[in-house]
Amino acid sequence: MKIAGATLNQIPMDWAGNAHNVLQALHDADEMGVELLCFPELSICGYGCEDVFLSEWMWQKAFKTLTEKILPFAPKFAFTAGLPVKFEGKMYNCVAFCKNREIQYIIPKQNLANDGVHYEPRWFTAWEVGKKSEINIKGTNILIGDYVIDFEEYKIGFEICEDAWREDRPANRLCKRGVNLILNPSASHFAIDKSLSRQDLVVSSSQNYDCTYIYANLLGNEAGRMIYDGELIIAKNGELKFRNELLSFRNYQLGIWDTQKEHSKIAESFESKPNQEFRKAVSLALFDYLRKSYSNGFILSLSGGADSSTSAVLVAEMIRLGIEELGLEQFLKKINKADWFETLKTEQDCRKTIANRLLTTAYQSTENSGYSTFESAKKLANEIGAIFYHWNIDDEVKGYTQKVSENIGRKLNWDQDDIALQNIQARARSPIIWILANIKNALLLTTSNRSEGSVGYTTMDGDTSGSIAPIAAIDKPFIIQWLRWAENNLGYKSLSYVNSLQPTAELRPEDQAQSDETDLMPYPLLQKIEELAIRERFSPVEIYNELKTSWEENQNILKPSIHKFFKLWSRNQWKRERIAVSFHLDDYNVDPKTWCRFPILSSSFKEELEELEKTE
Ligand SMILES: Nc1ncnc2c1ncn2[C@@H]1O[C@H](COP(=O)(O)OP(=O)(O)OC[C@H]2O[C@@H]([n+]3cccc(C(=O)O)c3)[C@H](O)[C@@H]2O)[C@@H](O)[C@H]1O
Ligand SMILES: Nc1ncnc2c1ncn2[C@@H]1O[C@H](COP(=O)(O)OP(=O)(O)OP(=O)(O)O)[C@@H](O)[C@H]1O
Ligand SMILES: NC(=O)CC[C@H](N)C(=O)O
Repeated sequence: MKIAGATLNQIPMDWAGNAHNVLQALHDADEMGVELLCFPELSICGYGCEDVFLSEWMWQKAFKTLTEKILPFAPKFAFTAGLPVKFEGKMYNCVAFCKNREIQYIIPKQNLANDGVHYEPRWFTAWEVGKKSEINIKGTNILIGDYVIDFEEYKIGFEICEDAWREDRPANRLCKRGVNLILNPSASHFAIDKSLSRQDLVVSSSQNYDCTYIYANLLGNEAGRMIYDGELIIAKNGELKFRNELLSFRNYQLGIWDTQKEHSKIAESFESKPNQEFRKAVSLALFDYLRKSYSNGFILSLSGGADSSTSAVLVAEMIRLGIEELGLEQFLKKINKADWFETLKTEQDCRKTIANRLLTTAYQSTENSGYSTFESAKKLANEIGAIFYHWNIDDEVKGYTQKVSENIGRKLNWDQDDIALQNIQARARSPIIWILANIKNALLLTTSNRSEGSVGYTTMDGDTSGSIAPIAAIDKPFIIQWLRWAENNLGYKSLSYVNSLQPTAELRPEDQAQSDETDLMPYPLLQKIEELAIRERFSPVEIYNELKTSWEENQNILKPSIHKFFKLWSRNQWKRERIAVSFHLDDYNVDPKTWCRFPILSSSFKEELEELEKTE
């Protein structure tokens, strides 16, 4: 028998599009003789519907989509699809088990995801273990609850995503009820290196519960922030039987395993490659964001420094990976540019032409900009094929500062007005670059990274200004090493320029030799403190105790750096509240709309920092 999982790239409440993807996957599976197929969690409506889950009409629409738009046109074999269902006044996150074009069972989730980026209890109620009932929806009675399902030689049980990540999980009980096949429809967000833990979970579950385990995750940037890897994993009795290529640019993928071919080749295990994962995940996230927002491309203020160069390379990689996987015609169709195909199809390598149409960059110099950053920006834009403009913004900066000087009765100067004079340069770059975004109806990329976000080392409405922030969830040390890797492994020779530069805002006069690390602290230390403070939730003293041995030679900067981090972290929560839409990439991030909430006004760790000062 052929059993399968399918991954889907859905859009919240795109009823027709989502149903279309489901039906296409079902028909492909039918052609290949599949008899049972598991789709991901909440696959009919999308996982990221947010507070729309609270609306009465929404779950009914999802039900209607399944019963009227999918089932009448579906093959007759068994499949499972995810949707919300309201029962006895409460909303449940459910899976519908369908066969012969009918819903035979509805199985609700027992453990809701409520950590990190997940907020499920806001919308759903957890189903009581063992509760079995019946629901009448539009005149049809359907079994709802903690059922196991007889299917051919299998007894099927369900774990819906988070269900499997808990110690007290359904599988503990399902195996005692004779279940030998567990289906896991998931919406498990991407984080670098996380796929290995999913594989371990599936393989060890199949061993511990003496069963076949099918895991199907959502795919792509579904709703803006979260990216799904699109895993399809099948394991039996501790052996990995199938796993697919992750982070696909397709609308759906199938993962099929023939149970008769017991001893067929065991699937390749997942190998952790953080640089590749980062490259693929952000490229896919940009691709989905571009096409789902019907935008015409990206605009980027390209300084030649690490952050904006990374953003430019990621757009180029989006084009490369998209064409490699989909082919030119499909790639263009998916980004709503099918009309480009006729002229591009004869080009030997049309990637540069596409980059020229999709990515517009501008170097916006001031009197404090260096020639090396200009060279770095220009060379990279040329290598990628992006449009590259260069203009000087000193007139705009002078216009603003002169007006203020005339009114306050003194000239602004670096001794008294350092922050104001820095920020006006960053801010003067924003209105002009937005003109390009508006002319083209394109997305303005903002280049903040997580290290800058933590300490607010960025000018509000200056370099923070933009539509999306593709690298806001990753730290600066990662970016610096990634660019070196990209130079050597992705063939961007021009990155040798940026890879020889020291990170600098270039906002102060050259003789002040500004660098990020002298303004802040060494980036590796900032990263370590951030990890302990934010991910591990340590206090200032706990961080000091943790680091004082490993940072022994830097004792003189350790305490002041911890102090500085907590002060800047607290003062700049309001900036993080206003960060452009960003993708979740690492196992934690500082975006208050996904992973990390913190008060906008607080004591700024006053007593905790006093304690730090007293600590030996
Ligand atoms: N709690 C609160 N809620 C709401 N607003 C609050 C606030 N506290 C201060 N503010 C406001 O924030 C303002 C200060 O914020 P802001 O104007 O952004 O400026 P600020 O954070 O003081 O300075 C920007 C820093 O970022 C650095 N920077 C800027 C640009 C680029 C780069 C680079 O790496 O390339 C680095 C620059 O060197 C400087 O150290 C205050 O004037 C006040 O209006
Ligand atoms: N001369 C410039 N021309 C165009 N954009 C600039 C210029 N200087 C700064 N910017 C914009 O401001 C952003 C913030 O600057 P920041 O210094 O943090 O990043 P970076 O220059 O890309 O990298 P690095 O910090 O490693 O120098 C840049 O990424 C870029 O978008
Ligand atoms: N949708 C879910 O239940 C996801 C939760 C789970 N902890 C994961 O990250 O995969």
